[in-house]
Amino acid sequence: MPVPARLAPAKVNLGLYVLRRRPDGYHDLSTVFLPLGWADRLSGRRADELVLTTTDPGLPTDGSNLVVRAALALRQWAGNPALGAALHLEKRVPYGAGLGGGSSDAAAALRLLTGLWSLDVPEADLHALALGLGSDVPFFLDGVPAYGTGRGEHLDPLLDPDGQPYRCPFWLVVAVPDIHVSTAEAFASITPDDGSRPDLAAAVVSNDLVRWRAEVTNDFQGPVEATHPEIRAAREALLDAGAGHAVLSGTGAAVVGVFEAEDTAVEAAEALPATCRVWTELPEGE
Ligand SMILES: C[C@@](CO)(OP(=O)(O)O)[C@H](O)COP(=O)(O)OP(=O)(O)OC[C@H]1O[C@@H](n2ccc(N)nc2=O)[C@H](O)[C@@H]1O
Ligand SMILES: Nc1ncnc2c1ncn2[C@@H]1O[C@H](COP(=O)(O)OP(=O)(O)O)[C@@H](O)[C@H]1O
Repeated sequence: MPVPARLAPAKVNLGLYVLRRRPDGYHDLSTVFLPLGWADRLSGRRADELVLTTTDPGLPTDGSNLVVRAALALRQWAGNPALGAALHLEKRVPYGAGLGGGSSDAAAALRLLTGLWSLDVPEADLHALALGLGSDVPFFLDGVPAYGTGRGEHLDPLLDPDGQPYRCPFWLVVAVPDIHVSTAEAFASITPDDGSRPDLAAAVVSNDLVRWRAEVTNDFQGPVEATHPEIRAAREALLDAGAGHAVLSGTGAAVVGVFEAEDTAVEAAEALPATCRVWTELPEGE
């Protein structure tokens, strides 16, 4: 039975605090995940073997690709090594950029193959499989705005003060300088801060840009920009062009500029250095 292709959206982190290093080597975080309309697309059909093709010649298609890793993990869960699929990934989101594209592909593969292989996987098992693939992967199983803690896998839907799912009212311009930041190295380069940190979820849903500037911050931004001045330049270009706020996403190199007006956002996107990939996210409903 054919299953529909799945979009694998990117995310930005609206704020990211690194609270403490854990005995297992990971760090406890506090972050707000916001899905974007910028997305990869994963399609697939049943086949005798497990094969991945992709539009991006720079990406491996072997067991190091998160799509293949997801498929192998699900096949192992099912206990049926005969399960096969021909998968095709249209890669559109820059990777290794703090946008979680690879993690999102992995979550899309878990969902797509659950359908394709007609597996009845409890959500808790799917969540555990996702976390086994990466700290960011559980968020992408549902991909709705969420407040993340733990490694990022404890997820609470982000709700506005009326208890409704949060809708970001701003224009977001995402600038991705052509630089790769290693996630593991970025974690190794910072000192966690477990002190009294602001309530990030409350800060975001306030939609108060004064508060966003003070509280919707990213602990990686200082150290990462010190090593990569091109990232600071992109963020400052967004601010110079009129962003009410601009902040690093994840461990970078993507930065997100927050705009109250469409024309300022469009002009800012056009003014970014030609070396940046750029995405403009409309407020929901626009
Ligand atoms: C920092 C974040 C924020 O959303 O995003 P990116 O910048 O990668 O997009 C994520 O926590 C990244 O998640 P993900 O990319 O899935 O990381 P993983 O594969 O689980 O871990 C890669 C490495 O990062 C470090 N790591 C990751 C997550 C975490 N909570 N603590 C850590 O210390 C560990 O050194 C780990 O070996
Ligand atoms: N399907 C995939 N798409 C993108 N990257 C992948 C994929 N599979 C494995 N990777 C590897 O995972 C790394 C992290 O990718 P990604 O999740 O997009 O970035 P980030 O963790 O910075 O948000 C990439 O640098 C790449 O080496």
